[in-house]
Amino acid sequence: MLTEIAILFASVGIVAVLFVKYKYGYWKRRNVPYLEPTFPTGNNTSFFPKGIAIGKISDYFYKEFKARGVKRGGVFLGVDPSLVLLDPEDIRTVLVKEFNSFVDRGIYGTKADPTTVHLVTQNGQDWKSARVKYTSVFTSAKMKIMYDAMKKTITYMLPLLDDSAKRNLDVDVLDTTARFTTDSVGLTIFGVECNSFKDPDAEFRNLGIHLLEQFSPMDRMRLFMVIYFPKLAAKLNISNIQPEVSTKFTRLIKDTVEYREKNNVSRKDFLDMLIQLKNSGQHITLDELIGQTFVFFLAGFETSSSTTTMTLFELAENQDVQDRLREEITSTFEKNNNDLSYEALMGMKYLGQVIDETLRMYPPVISLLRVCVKDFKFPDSDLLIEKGTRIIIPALSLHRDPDHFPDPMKYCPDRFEDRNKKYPAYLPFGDGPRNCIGLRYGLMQVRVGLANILRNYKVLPSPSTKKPLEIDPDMFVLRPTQRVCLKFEKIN
Ligand code: HEM
Repeated sequence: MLTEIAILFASVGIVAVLFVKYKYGYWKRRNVPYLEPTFPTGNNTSFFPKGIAIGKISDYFYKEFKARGVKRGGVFLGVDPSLVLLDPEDIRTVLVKEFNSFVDRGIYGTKADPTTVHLVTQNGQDWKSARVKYTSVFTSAKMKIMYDAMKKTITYMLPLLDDSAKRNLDVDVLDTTARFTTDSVGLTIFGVECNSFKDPDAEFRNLGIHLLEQFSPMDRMRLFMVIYFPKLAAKLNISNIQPEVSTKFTRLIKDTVEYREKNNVSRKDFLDMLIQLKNSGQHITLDELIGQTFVFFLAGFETSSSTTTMTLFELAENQDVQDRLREEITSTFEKNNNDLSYEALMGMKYLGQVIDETLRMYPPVISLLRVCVKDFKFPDSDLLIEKGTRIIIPALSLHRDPDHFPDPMKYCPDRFEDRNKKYPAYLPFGDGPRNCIGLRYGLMQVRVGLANILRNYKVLPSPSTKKPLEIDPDMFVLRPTQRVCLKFEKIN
């Protein structure tokens, strides 16, 4: 009996090894330059990633293939093949021209947890219908409606900056700006005062911290499964969101929707627009509302706080840029009787250039992803990209490639002086029909934050922040490995 069991195990082992070997031969069989993988992570160096997609590892892929002088290269995530694109023309083909062959993003979601099913993770027709529905929530007219609430939340931040300036204390900028964006998202999306500055235990801020920074060993195991064995994870209904986060968020949304519907409460926020969509005959279930508001919450606070933080960091290092920007901000406030309208805020040209330059050096979404949904061939190649192949577009690497942006580590907003010029290798919001739906909202939030901070404070480096900043290799969004601390000096 023991011998039979041993033979069984050995046979299963041999079949598994042969299967993995066969899978890892995929790019070699197709004569595509590739990086040698190792089981079980393939070419990913991060065994337990902190998030739902790949991040800085795509920069390593880019540099390896660039050094070999090729424009497409094969890698493996787990045992599944992915094609890395380096050429902006190829990238445009995938994102824009031949979008119908690359509709999906291939990021995991499971109906077992509604917080994981939303625009970022939806596929095919589900994504198309959702995208049409939710586009109406992000128009300029809707942004104007939310602008006043956003302006109000920035004032919550100023007492903390005043106090730190008075006592010459370091400000942890990422945490501080995340409190602002959490308050702003809370009020504009859910109509909730989050009190992230007044209350150190504010529920929404804690949810944000938990979501991006706190992973138990069990959470890491789940993420491991989802990233490297997504099909098995889906069969087992494994969620990639920490269970405490999804339970709390689901309860918050359910309670708010029920309260509003019961008491006929209407506010000028996203949730209200979504409830109106739901009641206007559009088919929106409560689970769908939970998923979409969850992604608006996550994307709404993290990307904008990261962009504001990295801008302040660079402005502290580049005082000439900071002075020039402050001149524009101060004169715009003066021309508008110290109360900026939405148009005046969005009309500041140099502020736009500064944000564009930050998004070039520090794009919050490090790599873009697509999945081939129909067999495809690039016009200049016989290589058949098979349905199911994942496409990796290393945005951070393109933004820092001297062939596309000379002297790439120099912070130089003048690169974006000509506002009509197109930059094929510049992808901070992605491109094509599946680009960032929240672009206007995100830019408005970053502009509100920077205009109000720089009008009131001079920002200076702090000796406690080590330079250059390193990017956390395990995160799927751009996060420095250390806290970004700066000094703030009050301007009278
Ligand atoms: C500075 C701020 C932001 C940046 C840099 C940013 C960047 C991005 C990028 C690079 C993508 C992927 C695009 C692609 O694959 O082609 C994306 C997608 C997305 N973003 Fe943003 N984002 C920002 C703010 C926001 C905000 C504020 C929201 C919502 C309130 C949001 C919601 C989304 C959603 C839902 C998607 C998925 C769209 C789809 O697949 O249809 N983003 N974002």
